[in-house]
Amino acid sequence: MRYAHTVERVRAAEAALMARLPQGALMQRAAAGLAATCARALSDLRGSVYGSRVVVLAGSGDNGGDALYAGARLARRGAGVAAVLLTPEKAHRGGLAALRAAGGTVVHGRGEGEQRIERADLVLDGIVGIGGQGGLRPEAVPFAAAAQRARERGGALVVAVDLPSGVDADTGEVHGAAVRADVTVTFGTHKPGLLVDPGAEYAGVVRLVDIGLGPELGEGRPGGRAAVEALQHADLAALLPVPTAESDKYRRGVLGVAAGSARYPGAAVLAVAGALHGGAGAVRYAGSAAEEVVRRFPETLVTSGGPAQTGRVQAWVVGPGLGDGPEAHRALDEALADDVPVLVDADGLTLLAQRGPVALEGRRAPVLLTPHAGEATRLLAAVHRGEPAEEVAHARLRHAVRLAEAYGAVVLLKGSTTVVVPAPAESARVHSARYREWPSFPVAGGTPVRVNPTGTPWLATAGSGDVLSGITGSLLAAGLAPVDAASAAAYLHGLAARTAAAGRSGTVPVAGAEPQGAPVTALEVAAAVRAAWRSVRAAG
Ligand SMILES: NC(=O)C1=CN([C@@H]2O[C@H](COP(=O)(O)OP(=O)(O)OC[C@H]3O[C@@H](n4cnc5c(N)ncnc54)[C@H](O)[C@@H]3O)[C@@H](O)[C@H]2O)[C@@H](O)CC1
Ligand SMILES: [K+]
Repeated sequence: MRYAHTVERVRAAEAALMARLPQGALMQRAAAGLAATCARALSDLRGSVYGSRVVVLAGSGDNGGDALYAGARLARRGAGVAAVLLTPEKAHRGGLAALRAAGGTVVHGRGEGEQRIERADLVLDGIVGIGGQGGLRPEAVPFAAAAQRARERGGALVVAVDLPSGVDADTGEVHGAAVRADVTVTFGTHKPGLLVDPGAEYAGVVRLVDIGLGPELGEGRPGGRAAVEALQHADLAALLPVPTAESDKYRRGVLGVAAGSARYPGAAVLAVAGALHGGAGAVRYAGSAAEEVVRRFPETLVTSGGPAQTGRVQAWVVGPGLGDGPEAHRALDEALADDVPVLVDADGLTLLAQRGPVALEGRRAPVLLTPHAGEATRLLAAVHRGEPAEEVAHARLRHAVRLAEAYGAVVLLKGSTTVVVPAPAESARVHSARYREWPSFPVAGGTPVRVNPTGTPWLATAGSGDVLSGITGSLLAAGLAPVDAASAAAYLHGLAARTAAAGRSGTVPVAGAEPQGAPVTALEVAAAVRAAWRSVRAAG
C-alpha cells in the first residue's frame, strides 16, 4: 500500500521526531535524499554530475532550505549551481551559506534568472512545499514558466522538492499557476496531492525519501494515520477472491444486473461482460435487453422482468443504459428494496439525483455510487448548489467526500484519478480548518480515501464505465467490503485497459508518461481483466 498523509499529520510527526534529534538533522536527511536523486538523474541525462548546470529556485521557507542544501551537495560534486532567491532577504540562511561555501552562486534579477533556468540541465523547485497556500505567487510565476520552457525546449529536468510548488498538498488541487515537474522527491510520506489529479500530473514520477517519520505517522500500524492510500499489486492479490474446493456459485457470489433498455441494450451486455470477468459465480440479468445478453453470454441467467422477478442475488448493479422511463424507476426501486449491497451507476445515478438522498433512507445494506464528474454534479445539485463538472474534476477529493456524506454511501468518483470514499459511518471524521466550508476530510483513525494508481486515458471510451460497474458488482457479490470492491475493481479495470492497449501484460508505468499502445474498446477491457488478474496474482 502507498500511503499519503495530510500536512497537519506530517507537521505533527515532524515536530515529534525533531524534538529527539539535533537541530537541522531532518533537513539534512531530506537534502541528502534529494541530492542523491538529482545526481542519479544528471548522470543518466549527461553522463556525470561534474560540469552540469543546476538552478535552484528557493523560496523563503524550509522547502527552499532543502533545495539550497541539496544544491550545495551537487556543487561539491562539481555541478555549476546557481540559486534564484524569490525573496532574498528571507532566504534560508544555513542553506544559502552552505551553497556559497560549496562554490554555488546567487543570481540577481529576473532576466538573468530566467536565462539561467532556460539553459539549465536541472532545475530544483524549492519555491514552496507543504507551507504553500494557493497557487504560485506572482513573483514566482515567471520562473515556473521559464522552467517549463527549459523542459520543453532544452530537455531540462525539473525536480520538485517535496511537492510541485502551487499544488495543494492535501487535495491535489491547483489554483492558478504551478510548477510542472518531471520528478518529485517527497519526504517522509506521500502527500495526498501527489496521488490525486491534477496535482499528480504536475508531480511526474514521485520518489519517496525516508527521513524516519514512519513510526510517528503510523504508531506501528501500516499507514496508521493516512488520509489517502493507493493499492499496489500485493494488496490487490490479498483482496481478490479465489475459489476453494468447497466453492459453489453462491459462495463465489451471485450478482444481479439491472441495466440496458430497448434503446441501450449494449450497456447491459457490457455490464454483464464486466461481471462475468470479475469472478462472480453467476450473473442474473433483469431487464429488457435479456435476449441480447443471453445471446452474447449464454452463461447468464436472464429475466425480462425487473429485479423483483429475479432469484436470489448477493449484490445488485443498477443503472447502466436503463434510460429514464417508468421501467428504469421501477428497476431502481426494486434493486434498492433488496437487502443486499447495491451499486448505482449511470442512468441510475440520474434517477437518484432527481430524488436526492431521501431515496436511500431506510436502507441497511451498503450503497455504492459510481459517478463521473457530470453525474456527481447532478447528485450534488440535489443537496446543495450544483458545482460545474469541471470543478468536481479539479477538486476530486472534496467533492467525492461531500457526496459520500450527503448520500451516506460509498462513492467511487471516476476520472483521471479515480477516488473511492468510504461511507461516513465507516470513517471517523475530523473537522479541520482547511475544510471549513466543506465536509470533513477523513483522517485520524478513519478509513482513508483510496485513490487508484492504474488509470489510463485509454479508458475514456464509451461503455468502459459499464464494464467497471460489472467488475465492481462481482466483487461486492463475492463479499468484499464496498470500499475494497470498488478500489480493487478500479485497479483491475485500469490494468486491463493498459494490458489491452499495450497488447501484453499490463504494468503500472510512471505517472505522466504517455499511455502505451493503441485504442481499446470496452469489451476488450472486460476481456483483458483475466490477464490483469493473473499479473496481480503472480506478483502477490
Ligand atoms: N519541518 C521539517 O522538519 C522538515 C521540513 N522539510 C521541508 O520544509 C517544507 C516546509 O517548510 P515551511 O514550513 O517553511 O514551508 P514552505 O517552505 O513550504 O513554505 C513557506 C514559505 O513559502 C511562502 N509561500 C506560501 N505560499 C506560497 C505560494 N503560493 N507561492 C510562493 N510562496 C509561498 C510563505 O511566505 C513562506 O515563507 C517541506 O515541504 C519540506 O520541503 C524538510 O526539510 C524535512 C524536514
Ligand atoms: K517545491
